[in-house]
Formats: sequence, C-alpha cells, structure tokens
Amino acid sequence: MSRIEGVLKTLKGQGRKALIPYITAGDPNPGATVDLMHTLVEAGADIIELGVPFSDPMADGPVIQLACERALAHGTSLRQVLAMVKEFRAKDADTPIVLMGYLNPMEAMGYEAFADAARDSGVDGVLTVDLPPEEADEVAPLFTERHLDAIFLLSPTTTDDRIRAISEYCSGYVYYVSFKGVTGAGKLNVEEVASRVSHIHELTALPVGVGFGIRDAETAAAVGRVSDGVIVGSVLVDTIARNQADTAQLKRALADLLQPMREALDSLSS
Ligand SMILES: O=P(O)(O)OC[C@@H](O)[C@@H](O)c1c[nH]c2ccccc12
Repeated sequence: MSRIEGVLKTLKGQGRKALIPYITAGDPNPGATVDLMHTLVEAGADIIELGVPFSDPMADGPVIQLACERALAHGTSLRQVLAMVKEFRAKDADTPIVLMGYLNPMEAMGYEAFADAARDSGVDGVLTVDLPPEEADEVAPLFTERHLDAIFLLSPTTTDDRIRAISEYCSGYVYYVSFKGVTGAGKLNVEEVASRVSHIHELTALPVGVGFGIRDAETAAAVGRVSDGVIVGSVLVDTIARNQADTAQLKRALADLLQPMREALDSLSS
C-alpha cells in the first residue's frame, strides 16, 4: 500500500477527511520551502501538494502564476524541487508528497529519469496537469511501476467513459476540479460538487479529493462533507505573497488559515 493510500485509508476508518494544501516549491524563495512544508503538517495537513514552478502554467490563475514567477526568478529547477522533498523526508517520514506540475520540465528530464529521481527523493505521487489522455496510459505506468501514485484531474465536463478509463491507471486518489476555469477563482457550487462527486464514487473505487475555490473553514467543511478530502491552493499562496518579507509571520499566517480548516473538517466526524 502506498503512503497516500495508507493515509487516506486511516482517515476513512476514522470518519475523517483529508486536508491537502498546495504550495509552489521555491516560493517565496527556495530556502523557505521545506520549512513551510513542515509548518503545513504542524497545522494539520494530511498530504502536501508541492507545485513544480513552470513558466507557462496555463491552468493557474494570477496568484499561482506569480508564485511560479517568484520561484523561477530564484532559479528553482525540478532537480531542486526533488532535493527539497528529500530534505523534507529527512524529518518527516509519514506525510505523503504529491508533486504537481506541467509536462515540460518532466519531459526535459526524461520521464523515466524523473520517475526514478522522484521515487529516490521520497515523492509519493505525481499529478501532471497537462498530460494528454492519449499519453496518460503510457506515462502513468512509469510512475506506478516505481510505486508512485499517478493522480489525475477530473473536471465537471469529464465523461463517464473517460472517468472509468482514468480510474484504470490512476491510483491514490482522483482530483475533482470543482469548476471549469483556472485556480484561484471563487465560483464554488457545493450542491453541484456534491452530485458530481457522488456520481464519480459510483464509477471508481478511488477516494475523491476536491479542489478549486476552497478558501476558508466554511468552504472546506462544505466540500469535505461530500468528498474524501479538500485541496487548498491559492488562498495559501496569496498568504505567502503577502508575508514574504517575514518568515515567522508567514508561518503563523499559514497556520492561522489551515488550523480552522482542520478543525472544521474534523468536526464533521463528531
Ligand atoms: O487555488 P485553489 O482554487 O485553492 O485550487 C487548488 C489548486 O490551486 C491546486 O491544486 C493547483 C495548483 N495548480 C494547479 C493546476 C491544475 C489543477 C490544480 C492546481
């Protein structure tokens, strides 16, 4: 069983929901990332989604685009991101890490070399935002052969056939994108998410995490009620942008955002 499956299974057994924060590696600077990852765990994260900065992140809104720019301005490379995961692992052997990124940097390294390096660094799963469906069943096995979970996005317009096909080569969890658009927008419709997620649960046995538009304890709880976990990105990344000058303050601000979400999610099970 992978570390991701293990964590999700334990949570399920406890009637709890996964809290999955996203940050961009190298933002606000490469030296800060590992420390921020530990801060996220202390504040209640179950799994960390670590973004690989990319120059043309087409699925991302302005907040995460700027985070990519900050990280790239410091020269953050895919190899450095993997080194950050390795450094994180030296102190935290339990929290799963999902690398989230665009194909280009992985392709440049070579998928196999990347998959080897990811495994050796202590990465648990890989989510490739722009992997075309036709190539997914070739690339995903490179990850799963190395016991890395291959995680895929489902959107409000994904057809049933496609959901079934994706769940064949996906492992760990599927990521349901709560609305069409880019990251950081705020058009979450909880009823619609609830009905889509319950439909997805009929088509796949995998846990379903939901992201896009979760910004506070209230939205986290509303989405947690109808899914297996929530992914929170832009609101955290925006907090990093606003507090980049003062690390201690930044860590407090991130914890102040995440802790109430953790409490709200856990109050669903009691
Ligand atoms: O930013 P939001 O609305 O909180 O949504 C999470 C999202 O940012 C994160 O999972 C993510 C970052 N980059 C992405 C690209 C595609 C899909 C998802 C993502």
